Amino acid sequence: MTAIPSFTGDANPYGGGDPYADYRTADFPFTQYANLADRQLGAGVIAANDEFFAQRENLLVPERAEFDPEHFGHKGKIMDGWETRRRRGASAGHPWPTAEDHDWALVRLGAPGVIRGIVVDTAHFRGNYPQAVSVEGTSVPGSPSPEELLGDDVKWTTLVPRTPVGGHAANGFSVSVEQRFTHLRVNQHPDGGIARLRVYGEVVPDPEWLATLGTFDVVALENGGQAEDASNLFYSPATNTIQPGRSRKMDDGWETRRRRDQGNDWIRYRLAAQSRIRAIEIDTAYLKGNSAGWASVSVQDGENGDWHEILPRTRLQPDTNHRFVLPTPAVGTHARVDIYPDGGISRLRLYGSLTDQGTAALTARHQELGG
Ligand SMILES: NC(=O)NC(NC(N)=O)C(=O)[O-]
Repeated sequence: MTAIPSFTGDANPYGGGDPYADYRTADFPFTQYANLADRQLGAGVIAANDEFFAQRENLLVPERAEFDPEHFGHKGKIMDGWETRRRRGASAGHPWPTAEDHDWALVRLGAPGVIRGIVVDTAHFRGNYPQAVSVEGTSVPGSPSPEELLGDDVKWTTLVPRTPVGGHAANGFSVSVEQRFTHLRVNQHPDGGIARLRVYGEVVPDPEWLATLGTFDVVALENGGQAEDASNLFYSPATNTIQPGRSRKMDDGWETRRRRDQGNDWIRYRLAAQSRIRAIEIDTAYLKGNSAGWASVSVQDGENGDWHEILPRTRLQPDTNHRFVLPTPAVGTHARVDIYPDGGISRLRLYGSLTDQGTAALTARHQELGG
């Protein structure tokens, strides 16, 4: 497994200028996966034991944390993160918190899945970040309340053991627990502030839910689709094309750099499981002077299967949703969209159903992962 740099200790007090000038971060080997704690997927920080200085919901804000050195409120410095009060011991003789004292926040993942990496970002928490953090996961079906999640009957699995972290730093942790999780518990030991939380992993949908739906978008991130690879990600990620809902601005979609050759750009996807595709949507919303000029879609059945074109190279209009009904359903486990010559699309939808083989494979994986 790729060694990940760990950060510890204080950051220097803010001395003016760009607050990110001394920010500590690294390239993490798991960021090609989707963020399962993405609000766009429906994630939420549903409870915390304390949020005296700054609200828990800031953890999942998609934009990076900001810092205004002049911004103070009635309780102290306004911080862009989740920050708890300073803990005190029980007496003058022991004014310090105990080793067991810690603060916690409960996070509902937007889509249940297997977690490959977590980033606990302490941006701007220079002298008030947690001394250590730990992260646990559980799988509870339905929509449990915080009280239910805090019940003694809930089994929590350690994803990140209690580990010292650094201030004003992206503290990254690889996770290798082959289980499907629905909720996390993020612990600060003994107290402090965390700016952002990112939870990278693979969505593992509920096969019973998909079977009930019958026809659905088999490449959608929330249904277990995954953007595996792409020709270029210069302006925005390929995963954007399989996010829920329509894009609301240009960088909600996928946009490549301008090509200066005779080639074309593309994205390769893994579907929820082997599927039978009957209809396609390609949306170029908010891509106007840089919309893809043409697009084609192909499918592959099995990672070593041949590619078959199911939508021939077709002219696209800028800022338009295009719908195509396939003359005959197409079966595959992977799909690829080719755009010509470059530019972008905002969304790709592949409507169909799982084949019996696909349903069996997904059911087996769901069971293997403790679903
Ligand atoms: N300067 C501070 O940030 N102090 C306190 N935090 C806030 N947000 O005011 C603290 O206790 O860490």
